[in-house]
Amino acid sequence: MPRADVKICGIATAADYDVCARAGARWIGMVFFPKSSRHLSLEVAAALANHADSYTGDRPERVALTVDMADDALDAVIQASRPDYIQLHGNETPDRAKAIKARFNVSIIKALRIGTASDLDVCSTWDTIADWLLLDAKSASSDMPGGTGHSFDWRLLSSYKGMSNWMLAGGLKPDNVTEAISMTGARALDVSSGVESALGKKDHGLIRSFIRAAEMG
Ligand SMILES: O=C(O)c1ccccc1N[C@@H]1O[C@H](COP(=O)(O)O)[C@@H](O)[C@H]1O
Repeated sequence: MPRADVKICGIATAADYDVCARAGARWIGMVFFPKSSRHLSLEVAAALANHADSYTGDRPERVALTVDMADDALDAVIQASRPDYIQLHGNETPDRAKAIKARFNVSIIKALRIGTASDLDVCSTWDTIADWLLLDAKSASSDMPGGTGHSFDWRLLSSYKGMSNWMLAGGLKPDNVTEAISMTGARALDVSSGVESALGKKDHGLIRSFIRAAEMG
């Protein structure tokens, strides 16, 4: 079984970054959403970006996670965190994503919430706009559109033939990585709660175990 690449979302400290980089994460995510316990201030984000830039050689790409963010706030987030990708985790439309891409010259990860097979129908409309799709569970909370540790029915993806760049998210943890890959064929995985010891606190042992499991497939 080939390996899956990993995005560790919601890092908060330089030590979190170091563990992700050394364990081989392909992406790290910084959350800019004040209702989340993983929300970063611009100051912390800038310090993390400087820390990341001090690495030479291979290092994870940076993702700034936002939810229906307006241009002024996006501008500040991009200046502070200097991301490779903006993750759009709200109700952004394809036109909004196109405008963000054009204005800020960043790649786009678009999160789509999957509850039933018909939720996958919209994927094709993103084919030429999103660099990656992120297929996440539908959140039961109106306050938190993601990062709640809930998964969706992975059987919905068994015959998914959408764009080639997509990652699976929602309720992943070291113990279910192998099953998730074999049921869905995902070549990329995104995780937050499943590698935490408490809300917003990344567990370095769980990060290593998650990435190791993804490498084994
Ligand atoms: O992580 C957050 O706090 C968050 C806030 C708002 C929108 C999305 C968020 N996280 C994303 O959701 C996936 C799945 O999370 P989990 O593994 O089920 O906890 C996460 O990887 C982020 O991309």
